Amino acid sequence: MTAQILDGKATAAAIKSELTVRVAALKERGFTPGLGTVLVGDDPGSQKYVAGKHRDCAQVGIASIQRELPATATQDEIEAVVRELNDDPACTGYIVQLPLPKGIDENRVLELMDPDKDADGLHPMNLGRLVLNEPAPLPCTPNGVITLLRKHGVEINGAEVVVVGRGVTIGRSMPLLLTRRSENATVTQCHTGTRDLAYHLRKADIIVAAAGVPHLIKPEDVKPGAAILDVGVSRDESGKIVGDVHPGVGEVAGWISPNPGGVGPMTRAQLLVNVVEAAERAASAAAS
Ligand SMILES: Nc1nc2c(c(=O)[nH]1)N[C@@H](CN(C=O)c1ccc(C(=O)N[C@@H](CCC(=O)O)C(=O)O)cc1)CN2
Repeated sequence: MTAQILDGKATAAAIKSELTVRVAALKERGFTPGLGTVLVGDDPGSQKYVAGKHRDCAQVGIASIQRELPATATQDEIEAVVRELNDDPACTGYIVQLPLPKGIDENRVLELMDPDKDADGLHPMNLGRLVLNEPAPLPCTPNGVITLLRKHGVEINGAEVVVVGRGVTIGRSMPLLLTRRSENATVTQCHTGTRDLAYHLRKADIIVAAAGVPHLIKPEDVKPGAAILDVGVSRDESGKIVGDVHPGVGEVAGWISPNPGGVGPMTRAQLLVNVVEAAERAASAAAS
């Protein structure tokens, strides 16, 4: 068996073209959505992701606001930029690119953001709203995973899902999204400390691999026909991405997301969705 592809590039392109129409409608009503990014330091991966986010903005008509600080920036200097974006009316939503350099209190920076401008859904208030089942911007990668599965007709309802990872951008919130009534999956959360990972993986209809451990998910641990989402990003000596999923898994799985070209582009597309939805809410509030 060769797995079918969960094509993140094509799915993200379709989402972006739908958003282009919605942004044009907002502009006709006098609202221009503006995405801000805060990038601290010179990590090449983070620089690439942020550049991609601004390319996407240009494609769909969202204005871009870029703030860059050196790796030596202090907590106070970063927080000053966050306060500035909170107060800037042209910035309707923004993100702080993670991870921040060592020594910076990431949680304090996230908490300082205006939750109404949190385009990533990572502010504690918005994560709390997700726990409480209240409307909130959703974390982009987990939401991208769900959209990718839905758009390809992969059944989530009743599925046994194993999430491997416990980081703030994916692992922590992925199970919260999957266990909502609208998704109705049963989720097992595993991580690098899980004693018998293979035992859990073998039962899974869907695996979301976000541990950052190259080729952690092996063909012999995957149930034939399962859907596999590779969210892991490690790099080899030449800088090429190595995912969490062994290439041989494609011979066993029913569906697989390529990496690159799978969940990454979906993360970016869902960010734009959050920005446009926030701007639509603001436009409606101003009109009423
Ligand atoms: N504030 C945030 N920080 C981080 C997040 C996040 O959602 N919010 N997630 C990741 C990185 N990330 C988004 O910022 C991200 C990762 C990957 C891609 C992407 O398009 N990847 C391409 C490959 C690009 C390459 O060659 O390196 C792909 O998969 O095709 C976009 C965004 C951590 N930080």
